[in-house]
Amino acid sequence: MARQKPLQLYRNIGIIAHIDAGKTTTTERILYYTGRKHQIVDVHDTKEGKGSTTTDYLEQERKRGITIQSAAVSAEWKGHQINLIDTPGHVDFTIEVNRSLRVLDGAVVVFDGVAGVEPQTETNWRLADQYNVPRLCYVNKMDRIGADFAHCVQGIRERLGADALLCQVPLGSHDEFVGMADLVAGVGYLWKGDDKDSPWDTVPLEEIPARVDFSAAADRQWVADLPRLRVETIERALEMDDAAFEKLLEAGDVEAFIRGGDFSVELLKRCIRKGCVAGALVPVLCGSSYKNKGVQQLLDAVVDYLPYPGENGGIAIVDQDGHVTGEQGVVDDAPARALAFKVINDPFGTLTFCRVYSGVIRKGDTLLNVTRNRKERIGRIVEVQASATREIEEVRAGDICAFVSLKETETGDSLSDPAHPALLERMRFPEPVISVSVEAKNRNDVDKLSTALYKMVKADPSLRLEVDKETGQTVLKGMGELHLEITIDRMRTELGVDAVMGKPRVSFREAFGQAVEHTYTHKKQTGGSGQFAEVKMIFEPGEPGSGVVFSDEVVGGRVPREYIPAVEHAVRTESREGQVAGYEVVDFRARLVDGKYHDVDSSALAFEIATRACFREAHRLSRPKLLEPVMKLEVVTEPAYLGDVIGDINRRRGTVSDQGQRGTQAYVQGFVPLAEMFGYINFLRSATSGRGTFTMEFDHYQEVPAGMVEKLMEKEAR
Ligand SMILES: Nc1nc2c(ncn2[C@@H]2O[C@H](COP(=O)(O)OP(=O)(O)OP(=O)(O)O)[C@@H](O)[C@H]2O)c(=O)[nH]1
Repeated sequence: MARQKPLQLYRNIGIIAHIDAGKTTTTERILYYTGRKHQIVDVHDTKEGKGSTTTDYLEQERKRGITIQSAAVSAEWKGHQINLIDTPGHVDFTIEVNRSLRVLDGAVVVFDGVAGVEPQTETNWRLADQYNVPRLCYVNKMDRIGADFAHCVQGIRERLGADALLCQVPLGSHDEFVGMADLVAGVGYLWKGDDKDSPWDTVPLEEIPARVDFSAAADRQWVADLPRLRVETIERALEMDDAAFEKLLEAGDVEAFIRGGDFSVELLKRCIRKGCVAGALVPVLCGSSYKNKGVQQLLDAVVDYLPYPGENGGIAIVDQDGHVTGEQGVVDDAPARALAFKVINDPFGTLTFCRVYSGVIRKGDTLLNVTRNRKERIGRIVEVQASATREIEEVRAGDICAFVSLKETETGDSLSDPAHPALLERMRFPEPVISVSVEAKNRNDVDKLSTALYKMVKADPSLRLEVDKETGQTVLKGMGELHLEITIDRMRTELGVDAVMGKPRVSFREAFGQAVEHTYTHKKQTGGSGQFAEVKMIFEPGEPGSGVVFSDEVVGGRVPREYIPAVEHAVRTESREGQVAGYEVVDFRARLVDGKYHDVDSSALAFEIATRACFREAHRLSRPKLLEPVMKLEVVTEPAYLGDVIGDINRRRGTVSDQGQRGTQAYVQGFVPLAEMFGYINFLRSATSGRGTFTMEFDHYQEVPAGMVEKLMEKEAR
């Protein structure tokens, strides 16, 4: 079957926000205005047994609709299909945002008009930069007391470094927030009420001063500035298109250009779209989702300015080492290729959410999971929708869908037509920085626990599962205390397995302190045949994030080629346990420069043993370092408590990088070692009479100061 709706009419977007900025409210309003709302209510009604005339089977399908909705929903707006992919706000889930961004074509960044740019918005903004995702900024909550559009726009420009293009300006704020000026269309919208279906008057820009009157001087100033702001917006937008800009230059200025007849709102929109898709500028909108103002205009902007699938390029094709080898565009007429970006377990099986980049995938097809080199048969395919699940026969380039009960595929994996395999660039996942031991609450649940943990890890690539060699305990690693707690909680609610966690521990690392050249000879004579191998190696510390790099620099066959893989393998496995305290050794270069062998007694095993010993001794000789994760912290509190909070950061071996005032609240930002941050919430509550809040996320690894190593290790052992 051919494509029914042209690709140009699709938008795969995410809503990005700091917690409480209003993502949920905005999404709900979007679903309401796109006509999906009553269907969601249907789902809840049936869940509670009201008015259900469906069979059990359908009942289950409806419940599954709710699961799907937690990952993505689709809505129709003016003939366009908008797929909204979920991106949670909490810092411990940067990973979720990360994996969604990989498959998004555009994003709406929601700001709280009072708080302005908040830390998580900043983090997610940088991620969106990494993935080149075009964005719109929506300044929400303009009806709140203290809402300050200017402050928010300034934050977008200065803290996020974005070229913010004012497309809308609020008319009034707080309880006088009555409408907005649309600088693109050159009109104002004045709402007649706060209800969802309240109509509005559309008036020419020039009439606005006569229609509104505000008590706040700042609000009056915005109205007075409207003509100037519109000119600025038009000028900046036309710069995005050479032909349009030339015409503007010919005309002399914006007013003459408009009078001259070459100007149209459509032309302006095309220029803004061009700039937005290229990431050169970011349109700024405003509204109050809660008071039902601005959401329809936001939807218009999504359609007008954010790219359709493939408009902004496709996805990189990489080799096994992650080096880019090509690009996969979004095309129908090509071998099938898709990327899995989310896996959810629900009581009816596994749902694997995929973004299709090229070709068509049909029910019953067999694809290759290129990441794992395993065949995967496509059973049922479900469409992402806000209402009950709808099975579909096929999905095509640009689509987002869920495959039911895939066996092999994990988040980040590539699926391809087996005849044309390609590895699509996966998301970059941060390394876990914290670990806890996990045990089944009930002794009979031991087996169930390991299956459940396996499922959780499969669905969330920022989790790791390990077995502690010394204690034999199962260890779960993640991004933060909350991340691990929520994982354990989800295991209970989603998979029915109760588990208890041990004390959280920091994931330390180790590094070479300096370059070392070292030779090790392994020689053993036991009766008949012996073992012999000698390696001479140079170990050098590398840049943070450079990983383990091995190079074979042996000349003249002094170590036969067939033994080189054994040497590399030994370096990699031995580096999992360093000589300071048994933590993974990271970021170094291992150069095999010379060696000796024996015709009869040498073997891969002998070289492996020699290399392992060489590594251990060299690491010890290099004055090895212990590295600890350092977190970026932001605390927001009433100004009276700021001094105590800063004093405490210093006591925790932290440093303050910035402090200041936002509205009535004071904030401080800094860096603090994770090892000092357990239970921070309790400190903050008592120090600020329960009024302070904080966000924290991993920033970098840093050497533990010499005097602290033993102290920390003692603390760990307890
Ligand atoms: N005054 C006002 N309140 C709003 C507005 N939008 C959302 N809120 C309120 O702000 C709070 C947080 O809104 P949510 O929509 O749940 O925010 P969220 O970003 O989804 O929050 P998380 O799900 O926790 O990340 C709720 O109490 C909302 O009612 C708005 O436009 N004006």
